[in-house]
Amino acid sequence: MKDFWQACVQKLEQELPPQQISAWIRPLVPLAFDEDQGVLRVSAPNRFKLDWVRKNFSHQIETLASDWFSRPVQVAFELPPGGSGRPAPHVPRAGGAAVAAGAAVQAPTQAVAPAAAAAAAASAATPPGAAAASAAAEALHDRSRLNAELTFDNFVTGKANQLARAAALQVAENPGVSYNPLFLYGGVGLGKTHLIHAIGNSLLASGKGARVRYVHADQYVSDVVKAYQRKAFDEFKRYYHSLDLLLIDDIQFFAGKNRTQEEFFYAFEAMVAQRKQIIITSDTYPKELSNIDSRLISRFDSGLTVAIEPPELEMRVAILLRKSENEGITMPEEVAFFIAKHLRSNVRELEGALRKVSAYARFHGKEVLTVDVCKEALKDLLSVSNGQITVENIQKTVADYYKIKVADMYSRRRPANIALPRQIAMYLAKELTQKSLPEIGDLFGGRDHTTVLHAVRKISEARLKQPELNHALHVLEQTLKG
Ligand SMILES: Nc1ncnc2c1ncn2[C@@H]1O[C@H](COP(=O)(O)OP(=O)(O)OP(=O)(O)O)[C@@H](O)[C@H]1O
Repeated sequence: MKDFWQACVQKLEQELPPQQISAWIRPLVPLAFDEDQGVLRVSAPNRFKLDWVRKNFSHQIETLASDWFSRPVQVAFELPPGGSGRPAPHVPRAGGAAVAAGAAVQAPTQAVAPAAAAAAAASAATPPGAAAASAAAEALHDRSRLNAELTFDNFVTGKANQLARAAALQVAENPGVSYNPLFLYGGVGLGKTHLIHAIGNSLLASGKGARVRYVHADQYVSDVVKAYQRKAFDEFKRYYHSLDLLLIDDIQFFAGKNRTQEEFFYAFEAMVAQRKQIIITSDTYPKELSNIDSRLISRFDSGLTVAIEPPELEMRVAILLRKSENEGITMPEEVAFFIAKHLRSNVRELEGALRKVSAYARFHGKEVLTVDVCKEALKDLLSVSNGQITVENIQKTVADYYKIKVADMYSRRRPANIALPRQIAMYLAKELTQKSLPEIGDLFGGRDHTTVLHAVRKISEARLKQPELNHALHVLEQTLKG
């Protein structure tokens, strides 16, 4: 069991970014393997982490366990026996209404869980003093959905992001009074999410007991839908309007969601009027957002709008050196320069390269990272940057052809005008690159390999029957092959 867990974590380390490993995988504790039932029991430190790992990692862990034990294995996540998952007492809200914090955690509309109530719950349930204060802080942190690993300290600064970072620091120090809203925009993988988590973490760390909430726009949309189904809009409103800092990521996903936009408009007005801070990220600047109500767009533009640009060479080198140091990898500067010169698009890509290089070096017993080791380890990535067809190329070409955003290739949205181009891009990725189905799934926003397989089959069959589709595919193939 112990051996399995060690091997499992090692394997996951090769597949996931280090932040995900330390935030989600390391806190897990394997409890037991039930031979009769084929059930692996694993404990997660709290309800939030439990829900998250169950949703995002159970499939990977089950596959590894099934391989290891040579039989189908199911993973059962549970809270630790003592229960630091904090069962929920009913706590009176400031306004008098009683809200069950724990119920809110289980309920899909967990958005209605008031952070203040959680903090009050924690302090009410623990003896006074330092323990109570730290439990309250922990509760606030859990409710905030912030990733504690994303901080200002480990955010590398350069020309490309210095303005954004300065604005973020300013807002973290004076929330609600300097720039409201703060609107950060830029391409994929450039650090927008990192920066807004850093603001939230910094405000929480200041110990003012602020109610902070990070929410991805997609999650907000689904919270609105749930509130709608449950006729729980009052509760929904009360929760969002009660926050001190709302961090909302990838607002472009509000496009065409009228009810969501309306709710967000009210939350926005209420929060700004009370000098509560709102921070928004997007893949483009406000006026360029499509299918978003113009009154919202003008609100977005009413504070400070700052771009994050792709990092320049020196910054890419600095990022590689810093990240390798954090991972305990010794990377000579010439190696960092070599990688940075070849991989130019974004920080996420650099992180991926670093992971590949270190996994390759470990596997082949290379103790010193050299340019040659990197060339070998990054063969695929480097050929891509030398003009070969890449999944990124395909996504961009297909998005341009169908006049949708590249971001829609990774998004969870499923309207037909997006779903079909996305499936076409997956099909072309399988046809024109060496990537495996799981790798393609990852590059399309972490989708399962079965989704990719379904797309590949569907498009190959459809092109035989639909001349128009066949033509479109032909044009795309020619464009990509140059
Ligand atoms: N300046 C930086 N210093 C250190 N790490 C960074 C920096 N910028 C980005 N990263 C890291 O790169 C990865 C991608 O960044 P992030 O998720 O914040 O991008 P994003 O702009 O939100 O992209 P998307 O639009 O795809 O959501 C993260 O792991 C983040 O920690």
